[in-house]
Amino acid sequence: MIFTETLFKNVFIVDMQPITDNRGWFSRIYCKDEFRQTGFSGEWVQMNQSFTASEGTVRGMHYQHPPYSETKLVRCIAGKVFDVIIDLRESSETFMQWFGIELSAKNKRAVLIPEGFAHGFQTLEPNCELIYCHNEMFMRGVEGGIAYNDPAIGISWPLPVTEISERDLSHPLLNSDFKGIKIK
Ligand SMILES: Cc1cn([C@H]2C[C@H](O)[C@@H](COP(=O)(O)OP(=O)(O)O[C@H]3O[C@@H](C)C(=O)[C@@H](O)[C@H]3O)O2)c(=O)[nH]c1=O
Repeated sequence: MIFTETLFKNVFIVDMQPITDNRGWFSRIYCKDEFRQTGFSGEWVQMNQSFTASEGTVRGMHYQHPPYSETKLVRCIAGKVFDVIIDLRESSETFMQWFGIELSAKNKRAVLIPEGFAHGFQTLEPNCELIYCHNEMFMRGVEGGIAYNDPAIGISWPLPVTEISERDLSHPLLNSDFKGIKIK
């Protein structure tokens, strides 16, 4: 795998190095030893998969409150999405900045998102599937959310939003009281 650190400290784009033969290809998508170079040495305790039918759908922007902040490894295995993260780490040099990248079944890229980030995506095609690895369990009541259109962040979504959950429409807007997330 090839790890490329983004402008955000500890956020990595992970590219596969598939080994091809007459049958197709084979590739690692996670290796404890290789991932050490990113600084991540945790353990995946949950894997999730989502399917999104319509192009233009937004899911996000989600995080878990401390002490349940989580690292996520996100990969698109069908279709194409614009994947977005927001740096919520208190005292980070890139605090409140966002970053977006196209993930698709075709480019086979993944993003390693450390604790202290909100995550979301918009589908750029119908019938998109994502898989997630998490190093913390999902817990109701510890979920935090940031509005996909919060002017304090100003994410430029590539398409008009066609579908979004009630929950994602109800995230409160950030105000000056928000000082970020303390990570472990
Ligand atoms: C995230 C999650 C949801 N659920 C349940 C709650 C709800 O009934 C149903 C759908 O949940 P949501 O509406 O929160 O699904 P969704 O909006 O797709 O949530 C996901 O969004 C992306 C952007 C992420 O980063 C993920 O970590 C996750 O937060 O599944 C679980 O049982 N376990 C989980 O880990």
